[in-house]
Amino acid sequence: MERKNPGTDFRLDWFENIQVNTPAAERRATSLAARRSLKKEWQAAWLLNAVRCIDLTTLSGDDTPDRVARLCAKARQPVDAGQLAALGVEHLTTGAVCVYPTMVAAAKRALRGTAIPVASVATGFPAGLMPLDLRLAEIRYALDQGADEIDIVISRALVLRGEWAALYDEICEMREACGSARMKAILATGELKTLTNVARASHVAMQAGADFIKTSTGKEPVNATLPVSLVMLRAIRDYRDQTGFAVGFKPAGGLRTAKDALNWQVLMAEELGRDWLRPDLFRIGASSLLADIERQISHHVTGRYAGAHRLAAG
Ligand SMILES: O=C[C@H](O)COP(=O)(O)O
Repeated sequence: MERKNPGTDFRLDWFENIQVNTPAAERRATSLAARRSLKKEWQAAWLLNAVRCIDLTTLSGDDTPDRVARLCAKARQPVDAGQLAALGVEHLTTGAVCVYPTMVAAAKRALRGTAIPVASVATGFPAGLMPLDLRLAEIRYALDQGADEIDIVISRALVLRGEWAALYDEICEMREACGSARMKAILATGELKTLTNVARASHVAMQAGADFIKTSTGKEPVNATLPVSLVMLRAIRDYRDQTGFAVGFKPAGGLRTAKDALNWQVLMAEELGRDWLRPDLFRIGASSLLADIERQISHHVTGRYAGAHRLAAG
């Protein structure tokens, strides 16, 4: 995967005056969900688009190579071939598979012969509370195992203390360690206290060269929300205006329903435009979302809901 964002010098002046109006962001997010009126016939197409943007994820303490292999089989064929054909689509895979570093080799094996990238979390996921040299070594280990993309976690303490230059330097080192691999920076927004911090951390990560900014690890008490996503998308828009570079967005954690997949895509389309709704600029990090999307697609095609046993686990 080629890099898309070369980053910039550290530019505090580009974000130090940002103050997010939280009630306004919340109102905007609420009105979005309420105003959504996607025509039924378009919903299946939007759901298929969500599937091609999913980073199909397993990040559990009891992960095994066998579980990862099953996940990869699902990534290769996320939707029943007959139903896909009924919708006029020949071939569909998820955007990537996302695993722990020690599972990368198993994922690469299981995805051989496909173009599906393997993303690895790294840098002491989920908390990031490890010495920097070990966090960087973990990136190199994951790449050595064959990872195509690296999902790093940022140091929340640097955000909470407002140490923006130190945060920038740290992410630059991670960017360097990632080499040509796509780097997604997880902000862990549920631990950043304010939306203003979310906006500023988004800018720092992009200036340091993140190719994607990602909301959450899935392990924080609060993970992806629409208001947080709105703030991150506006930061992406500002950065595009400031530099001309398009940075991707990855909401992750707690997205479980087809309705979530639609809501986030509508938000993307309204804030950044439909051009952003493709796997090199939009990913959804999710472990169980696919099951509900399959259910809704099946309903769209057959007119009824399939029994749970007919839908493979994600
Ligand atoms: O990056 C992906 C998240 O860890 C997945 O979270 P989830 O299990 O809530 O879908």
